[in-house]
This record gives sequence, C-alpha cells and structure tokens, in this order.
Amino acid sequence: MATYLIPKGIPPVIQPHLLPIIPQYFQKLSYDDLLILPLFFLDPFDCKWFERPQQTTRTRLVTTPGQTRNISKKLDETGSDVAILWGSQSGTAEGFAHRLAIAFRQRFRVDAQVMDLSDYDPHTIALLPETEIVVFIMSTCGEGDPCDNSWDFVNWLKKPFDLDFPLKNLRYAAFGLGNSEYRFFNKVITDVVELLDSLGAAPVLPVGRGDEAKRSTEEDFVEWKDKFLDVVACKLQLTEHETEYKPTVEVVESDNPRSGVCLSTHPQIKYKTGDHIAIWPVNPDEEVSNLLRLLGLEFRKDATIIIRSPGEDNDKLTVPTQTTISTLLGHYLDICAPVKRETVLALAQFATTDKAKSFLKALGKNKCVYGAFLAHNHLTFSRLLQRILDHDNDALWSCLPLSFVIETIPQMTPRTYSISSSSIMSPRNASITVAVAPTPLSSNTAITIPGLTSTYLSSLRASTSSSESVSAPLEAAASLYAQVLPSTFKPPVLSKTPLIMVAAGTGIAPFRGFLYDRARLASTGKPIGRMLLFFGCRHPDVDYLYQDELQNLHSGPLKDKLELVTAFEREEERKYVQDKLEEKGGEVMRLLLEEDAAFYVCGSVSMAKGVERVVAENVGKRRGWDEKEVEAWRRERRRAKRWHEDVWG
Ligand SMILES: Cc1cc2nc3c(=O)[nH]c(=O)nc-3n(C[C@H](O)[C@H](O)[C@H](O)COP(=O)(O)O)c2cc1C
Repeated sequence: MATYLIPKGIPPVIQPHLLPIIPQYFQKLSYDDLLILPLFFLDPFDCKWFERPQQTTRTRLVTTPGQTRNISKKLDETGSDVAILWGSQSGTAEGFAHRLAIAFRQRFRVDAQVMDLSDYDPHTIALLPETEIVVFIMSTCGEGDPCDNSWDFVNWLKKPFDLDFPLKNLRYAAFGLGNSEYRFFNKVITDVVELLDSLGAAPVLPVGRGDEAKRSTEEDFVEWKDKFLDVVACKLQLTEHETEYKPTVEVVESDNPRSGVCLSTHPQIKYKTGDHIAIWPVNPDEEVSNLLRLLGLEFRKDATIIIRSPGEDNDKLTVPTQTTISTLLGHYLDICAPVKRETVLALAQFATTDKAKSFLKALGKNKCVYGAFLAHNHLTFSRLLQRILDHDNDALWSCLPLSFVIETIPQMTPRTYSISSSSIMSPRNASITVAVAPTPLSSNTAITIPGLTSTYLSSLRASTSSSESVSAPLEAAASLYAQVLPSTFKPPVLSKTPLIMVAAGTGIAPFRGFLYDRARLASTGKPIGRMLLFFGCRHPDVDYLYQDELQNLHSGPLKDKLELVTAFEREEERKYVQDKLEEKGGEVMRLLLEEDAAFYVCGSVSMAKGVERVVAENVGKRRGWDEKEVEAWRRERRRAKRWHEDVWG
C-alpha cells in the first residue's frame, strides 16, 4: 500500500514528478485497501456537464428564453398527451423518465414530453384536461425529503387551495425511487400521491415503488413501466406498433480534428474540512479496447464525432459533443456498468443471426432467468457482446449503431467521496479514503466485480510505483478529474463544542479531517471540547483504518480530549458501534443533553439507522419522552447544526 500526497495545483501533465509533502501525521497508513490521492481538475472536459438546479440552487425560476413554464401549454405546443415529470438528485429518476419516453415512442410512435419539475410552474398541472396524463417519477432524498428540483412542486401541493378538488381533471401515474433502509421509505412519492388524490386527481394505475436496498429498483421500474404502457394504450386509445429502433441521437463524423479529452487545470482549488469531492472515473483500457474491437471501431477510434438530437434541443444531450469515439467510451459512458435486462432484449433487434437473436431473447425473457444469469456471471456491455459471439461465431456487432450504444449505456457519473484531510492542517492537499473491495457474485464468489472508481484510483497508484513511500512520483498519465463539492457535514465553528463521532469503515474519512483540525487548533492554544470517536470495522488487523494516526492523536495533541471507542465485528465479542454507544450511553447522553455536543454519523444507512435507534431510545428514557418527542428533539438538533449524517446505501 502506498500513500501519495500531492501538492494541489500542479498540472500533472506538465509536471509529473510531484513533490512529497509529509505533514506530521500523514506518514503511515495501516490499511492495504486505502489510497490517498490529490485533486486537480474541475470541469474536466472543458464543457459544462451537469448544470442542474439540484446541484446549484433550490429553485430555478428562470427558464431558457422562449421556453414555457406551463405544462399544459408545453403539451399543446408539442401535440403530446403525456407529460413525464421527474424529481431526481443524482439522475436515476431522470434516466427512468427518459427511458419511459423512449419506450412510449417506440411502442406507439407518439411522443411523451419529459420535464424537469423545476422547469415548470406547479399550478399548471391543474389546467390539463382528462384526456392527458401526467407521470411523476420522483426520488426521495435527505430524510424523507424531496430532491432539490422537486421542493417547489411538493410545497405547492401542500398549500391550502380555495377550490375543493382543484385537480379533479388530472389523470396521473406515479413511480417513486427510494431505499427501504431509510426511515422514510419512498416518502416523497407516497406524500405526492396522497396529496394528489386529496385534491381530486385520479391515478390510472397503482403507484410503483423502487427499492434500492433490495437492489430491485431497475426491475421494479420495468414492471411498472410495462403496466403503465398497457394502461395508457387503452386510456388514450393508442395504436400499437412493432417495436422499431428510432435513434434519439444522431452521430456524424466530422473532419474537424479533436484531441479527445480537454483538460482544464484549476490551480486555486479550495476545500474545507468535511467537504466532499466528486471523482470522474475513467474506464479501464481493456474494457474500452474490447468494446472498440467488438463494435468494429478500432480503426475509427480517434475519429471526431458530433452527436446531436435530431430536431430536438441539443441541450438535452447527455454526453458532450464533439468528441472522439475513444473518449466517448473511455470517459463519457459507464461501459463497466451492469447491463439492464431491457438492454439485452433491445439488442436482439440488431442481432445479425437468428441464433444470436434467440440467445438474447431467452436471456432477457424474464427477471428470474436474467437474475440467475447475473448471479453467476459478471456482465458488462462488451462482455455481453463477446458472450453472444462465443455462442455464435457468425454474430457481428459492427453494424450496431453508435447512437444505440450512446442511448443504452448509462452516462458516466462522478463518484463522491468525503475528504479525509483537514483544510487547516493541509490546505494545499485534499485526501480521500477509498476501500478497494470488489463485490463477489452472489452465486459464484470466486468471481468478483471490481469497483470502477476504486480500481481506477488504485491503477493510478500502481502505475506510479510499488513503493510504500509518500514521495513516489506520479506518472504524467496519472491525472485525476475531480471537483470539490461543499458539504454541510462540517465540524462546529467553536473548537470547544464537544463532539460525538460515529463511523464504520471508510466512514472514518471526514472525522480524520475533524481531528486534525482540532489537533492544529490545540497546538495554537485554542480550547478543545471533549471528543468521543466510535469506530467500527471487521477486525483490528484487517481494516482498522488510520489506527496509528488515531493512536498518535490520542496520545499526542488531543491527549485527554479524545476518547477512541472501537467495535470489531469479527473479534470474539462481535461488537458493532451501536453496542458501544449503548455501553457508553451515560456519557453520550450527558454530552448530548447537557453539554450541547454535536453528533455526527458517517457510514452505511443500516449502521446509521441502528445508531439513531440507540440514541433515540436513550434520550427517550432519560427525558421520559415518547417517540414523537424524541423525533422533535432530533429535528431541532438538526436545525441547530448539532446533528449530522453522511450515509450511503
Ligand atoms: C443522502 C441520501 C438520502 C436518501 N434518503 C432517502 C430517504 O429518506 N428515503 C428513501 O426512501 N430513500 C432515500 N434515499 C435513496 C434514494 O431515493 C435512491 O438512492 C434513489 O435511487 C436516488 O435517485 P436519484 O438518482 O434520482 O436521485 C437517499 C439517498 C441518499 C444518497
């Protein structure tokens, strides 16, 4: 294992050999699956990729000039009877909305309009006649909250109305995305449907709910979508057509040379302790070259291509244009992503032999067959093409339209990590903590699926040197596309505020930054509040991250201030952080209820849920409160910035 600390702002392409910076506590890491890398770039491809309201401000009342904010008018203008409104934070619901529109067009040869909820005025849904249908595809975020682009819409539904049943003409369908590990599972769609019904709207089919915790969101959506299309065919008396491939993007080659990825360095990157960083992974060369070979594009890989939407607004394109084919496959499309069952079926129409077509149809025919196949096989888009070729040598994929590849393979999205360094201690370097933990296939554990970003990051490390030294040079090719994302998971402003931090696994990352902040403040004579750090992992010899550093801090600059409480799942006592919180309940309660301590939890949703339950039970017991009162207390703590969660499913 090696740790690299690389000064911010050095464009690696220009200056590949990086200067080692070795702050006092950064010298040794104790976990083999750990990597610390710098951040370099913002806006990696010289294009604006994701300027969306949910990533900028809560509301966006300004639309493109000339574009209506009236849903009814938009349907009239486009001659469409179906509006698909999406509320999404990280793009899944948005992707589903587009897929539904494509399926709709393919099956009925008529258009449905996909709309970002924040681009339209909520009250205009009341203007729709009964002959039109609105589809809501909405994710739940935060703690049962709407995504940033859906707040206005949900608030509008909650407001008092002058008329009874103002939405009595509205016919709607709804699908929600959520995760049952969260306390408020799919709360947004549940609330929206309840409110719509109470305002007189009528559902055309039961609400669908996807559950990320069961990894069934995709199949839940497909099932609901098929039912929706059946219902809508009947309601709108649409004529069914044989499914026919109609590209939604057009790909043309250009004579204008383009050098592929256009890097922009950002020498003044700033971050604050607790911020996040989004990393843009790059697909492995092998996967890219396999796909190029299978698509017969090897010799055209450096050709410049222009991607455009025929007759549509090019702003809706999900990949930047113009580009090269190899950049498209290497950077813009997530070619290592799992292959959807729908993709298998859609691919059948391009199979050049009957044998290949039957293979694909049999593989994708139902979710059980496909699920069992995936439980035994690691499938990516190129692996699927190869698989068919192995089955039938005559099957050729060189006629597969590039437009289909662009529409079908999900676009690359950045992966977000907590910054694990302190901006006070190390303002010129940001580090992240990454576990390289490939996922074994459920029915064939000998085969593992590598994580795209963790593998990419370790390949940068491996390509530099096998040395353990922090001064290992980074090769010119090892550039990293990254963007700092401000977060609210910040240490309290006053260093004397007591802290309770609960982490499992790589959830330790932000707390490492918090501790170094306080270590530096302690060294300047600032008063430091008491700190309890609960850390859980499998085994002290396996994944006790930053063990030496934590112990150094504990016995050094944070002596008498920091208490480390560890829980090891695979030691004899088999303890989890929740158990340790219970054991230390007396002190935790004193700090929380009497000393205004700030409480932080970082790690998996299930761990955070357990932690919250232990704290809630203890607070309830101490104060003699019922569940509602405890919940009100917790919400108040959140508002006062004394309760923070950074969790993932
Ligand atoms: C920070 C965060 C908070 C979440 N909170 C909830 C929640 O309270 N209830 C729920 O059912 N799902 C919750 N989820 C799960 C999301 O709804 C789920 O990941 C969904 O697929 C995201 O869709 P999107 O990509 O369209 O934003 C949360 C996810 C994240 C990352």
